[in-house]
Amino acid sequence: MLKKMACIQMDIHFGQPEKNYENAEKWIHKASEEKCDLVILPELWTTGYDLTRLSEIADEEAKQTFKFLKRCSLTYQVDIIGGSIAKKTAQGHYNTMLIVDREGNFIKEYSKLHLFKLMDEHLFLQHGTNSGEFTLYGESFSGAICYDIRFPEWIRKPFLEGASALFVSAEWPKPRLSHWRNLLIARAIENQCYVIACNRVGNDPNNTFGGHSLIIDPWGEILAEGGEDEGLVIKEADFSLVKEVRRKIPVFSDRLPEYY
Ligand SMILES: NC(=O)CCC(=O)C(=O)O
Repeated sequence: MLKKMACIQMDIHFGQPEKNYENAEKWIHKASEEKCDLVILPELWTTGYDLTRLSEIADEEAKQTFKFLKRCSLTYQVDIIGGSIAKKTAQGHYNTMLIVDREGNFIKEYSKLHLFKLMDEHLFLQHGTNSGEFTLYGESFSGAICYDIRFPEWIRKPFLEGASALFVSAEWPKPRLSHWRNLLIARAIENQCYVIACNRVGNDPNNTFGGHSLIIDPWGEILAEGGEDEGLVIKEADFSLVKEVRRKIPVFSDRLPEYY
């Protein structure tokens, strides 16, 4: 099965959701003109890291964003990994990924598990509790949000159950771009899966973000990579390659978990 993937490597207006909805829609439209099947948005794309103003700008129960994603998926006929957004709930604020299919169906919601202290997340956000696993095209996939990719033992779980792609939304700063690239390549090789990873570009008051969104195949080869400007990073993923790689090097059946 061949599916055309697009990372929407966009800039984010700090704390200005309406401008960000408008920009995201522009790029979703462009991806549909390029006949992409699926698009993925970056982390916290509606607000950026404007964490001190979350009570004002976070999306109440993610209602506005879900409505937006549903409308865009139907209008532009694409499946959308809706990056992550700041979600306001009675229990606090979460950094939450939303996924909808091209018929506007809600597929999955998961909240970032590992909060990144270097960007003050632990002061303003609650961590999630569920897995990033979801099903699309009859395939099992998983989502991860930025810092989550540094935890291979958590990322591994859905791949032990047969997942074939990891979708990552990020606001990864430029000074650690080599970590971004190396961690994502390692996650692809060790899990013998596609990695489709979308990072934002531009600046906020505290950081410059690195872009370099990546589409990596199950051999760990980079199929497409963005630069440091806004734009789409597009490539087809052939999910039959996952089975081929796992047949050649049967890492999953060679595991000896009784020793781990
Ligand atoms: N937004 C994030 O989670 C950033 C993670 C990061 O920069 C890292 O080095 O890890």
